[in-house]
Amino acid sequence: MSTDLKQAALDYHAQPKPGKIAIEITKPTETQRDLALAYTPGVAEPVRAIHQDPEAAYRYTAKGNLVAVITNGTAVLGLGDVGALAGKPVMEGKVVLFKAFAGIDAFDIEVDTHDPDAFIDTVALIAGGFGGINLEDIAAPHCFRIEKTLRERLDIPVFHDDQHGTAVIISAGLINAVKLAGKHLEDARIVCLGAGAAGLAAMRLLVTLGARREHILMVDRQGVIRAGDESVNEYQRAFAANTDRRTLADACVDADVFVGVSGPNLLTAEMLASMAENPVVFALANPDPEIAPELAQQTRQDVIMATGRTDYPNQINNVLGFPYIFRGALDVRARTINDAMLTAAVHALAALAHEPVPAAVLKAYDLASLSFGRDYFIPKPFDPRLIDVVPAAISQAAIDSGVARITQVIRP
Ligand SMILES: NC(=O)C1=CN([C@@H]2O[C@H](COP(=O)(O)OP(=O)(O)OC[C@H]3O[C@@H](n4cnc5c(N)ncnc54)[C@H](OP(=O)(O)O)[C@@H]3O)[C@@H](O)[C@H]2O)C=CC1
Ligand SMILES: CC(=O)C(=O)O
Ligand SMILES: [Mg+2]
Repeated sequence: MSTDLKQAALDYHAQPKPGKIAIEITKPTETQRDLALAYTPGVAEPVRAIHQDPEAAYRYTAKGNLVAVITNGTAVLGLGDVGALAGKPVMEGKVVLFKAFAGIDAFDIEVDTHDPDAFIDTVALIAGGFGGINLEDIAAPHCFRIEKTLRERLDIPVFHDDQHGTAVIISAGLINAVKLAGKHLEDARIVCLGAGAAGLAAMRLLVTLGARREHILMVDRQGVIRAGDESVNEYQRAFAANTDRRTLADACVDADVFVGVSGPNLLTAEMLASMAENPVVFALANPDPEIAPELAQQTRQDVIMATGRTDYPNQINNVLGFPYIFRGALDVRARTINDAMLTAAVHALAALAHEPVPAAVLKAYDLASLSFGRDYFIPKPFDPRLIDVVPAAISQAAIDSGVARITQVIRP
């Protein structure tokens, strides 16, 4: 990142008010009567209604359109365990995106603990006031137990964005990128660098979409995750491969796809050079990808490339997922976000990239034209059609799979 952009980012966060969010009041608060309604004595009436019937909270409070963005700061972007407070700018950023792209109100909550049980209890105890819980930037492997336990304890959607949001966008992008490469997902040999939250969830979803588990090599700091390897954790075991390839360099030879959800500058030019023709490279570590797009292009003219960043073509980033997935879930008061809903989002996003691009997108990105191809195989975050297409697919999948509380969309 240039020094200019770094300073601009600090100024953006500091001026004119510190931070990126504030609270908005939705009711009149001008007169004695307004106060008597908003506060005591009037407020006692919705209290009594909710005491009698907790579902009334959707009618009388902000719950139905309110999401908690919760972190412990252990895997903030690709910056690692920077702590709960240092994660706050990212959490405020997610709150901004919930509101800007999907009209969802969100609070950021930073829970300062490394103890997964303390974290789970904290979230479970505050969850009732929210319509959904978006877990963010919680490192593997704790993130898996945290999400599973909270899903069992709560009757609102609990969604670890780095797992499932990322998995949805990777899958949508890969369906299209593999086609552009003239290949099929079922045949593609996939290397995934980073066997944590994003990597494991993405590979699991890709397998449900047709990728072959035996074609996937997962790689972490120890190298290729191999059957019989003692250091493999229970979540990685399903992807432990029977192979004599040991290093990332070994894994990349003749691979069709590289998915990086690890850290900066880990894929070398030599590794990329050893991949099969039309290599698909999703270098998704933030803010610095596994290989710089400039180096990738210099190395291979046939590379089909995406990053997680806004300033390059093909942004594979969960910003395309969580606002719309929650919108669709909240609209039908879904109890959870299940695989059917994730799959619906994948197909909606992949299909949208084939449609003509609206003028609003060209304007936002200062482009004269854009159409499906190597430089555009995933919709842009500023695409105004996303809010129509993705939530509708999610709501319908929630209704069809029986997890919606209401079967007619009510947008709070
Ligand atoms: N574009 C997008 O939308 C998204 C991008 N990401 C990016 O993906 C990365 C991982 O995020 P997440 O899965 O949530 O984090 P996790 O901490 O859950 O997982 C990170 C994984 O990457 C591995 N890893 C880290 N550094 C290296 C390295 N030098 N060599 C090999 N493996 C390494 C870790 O291994 P170990 O446990 O041994 O450290 C771990 O398995 C981040 O950079 C993040 O920004 C994440 C979500 C969304
Ligand atoms: C985009 C995102 O959620 C991450 O990099 O962690
Ligand atoms: Mg994240």
